[in-house]
Amino acid sequence: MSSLLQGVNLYLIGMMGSGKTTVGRLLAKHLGYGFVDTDDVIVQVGGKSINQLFAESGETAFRQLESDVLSQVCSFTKLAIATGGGIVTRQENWSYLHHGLIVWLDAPVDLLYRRLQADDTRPLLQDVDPREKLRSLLEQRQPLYSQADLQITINEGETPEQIAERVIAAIPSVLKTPVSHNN
Ligand SMILES: Nc1ncnc2c1ncn2[C@@H]1O[C@H](COP(=O)(O)OP(=O)(O)OP(=O)(O)O)[C@@H](O)[C@H]1O
Ligand SMILES: O=C(O)C1=C[C@@H](O)[C@@H](O)[C@H](O)C1
Ligand SMILES: [Mg+2]
Repeated sequence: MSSLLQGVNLYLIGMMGSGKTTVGRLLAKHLGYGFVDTDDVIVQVGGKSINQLFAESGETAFRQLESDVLSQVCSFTKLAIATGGGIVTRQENWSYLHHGLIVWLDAPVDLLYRRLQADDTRPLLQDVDPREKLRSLLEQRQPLYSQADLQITINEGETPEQIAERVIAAIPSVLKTPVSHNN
């Protein structure tokens, strides 16, 4: 599979809690790829947690950092890249994402909510009604996530390993086959 991919990067997109970080790490291992998580890079570069960055500098500054990190990362090859849930909201990010194969982990709101209920590291969920916040974010972003090359529906009870295997099995269906020129 990694030879079929010819070093093309995999970009995982989807809502917070959909499993981009967890599944991305496994995909990298299976493909013999490096793994990068844009949220982790932002935290390392900024020297602050995502909560702190949102609180002290605001979401717009966070989004600028996110675009800067993505623009750097896409100059490398052989990477599985877990992105932040909101990376799809900036038009300029799509020009970077399209350097590689874009995989949308499409998980239902109830599952996202259950996974993130006890997690206070996502600033956008510090809301009176986090479930409703997830629902409205997904509604706004669905048309953007739909622009992915590959949509992987996340089923309740499926392990990260099973999901990674499904992604790998689906990749050949979206790889452009080389055109042979005989004359
Ligand atoms: N298939 C799975 N089954 C059970 N739990 C899972 C699965 N995939 C991920 N999780 C758990 O759900 C939580 C969210 O997963 P993860 O951090 O990978 O999501 P994410 O898409 O990277 O979110 P974010 O956009 O906020 O970075 C974690 O606690 C993770 O362990
Ligand atoms: O969905 C979002 O907008 C976010 C998801 C996370 O990955 C982080 O990038 C941050 O918490 C914002
Ligand atoms: Mg993540």
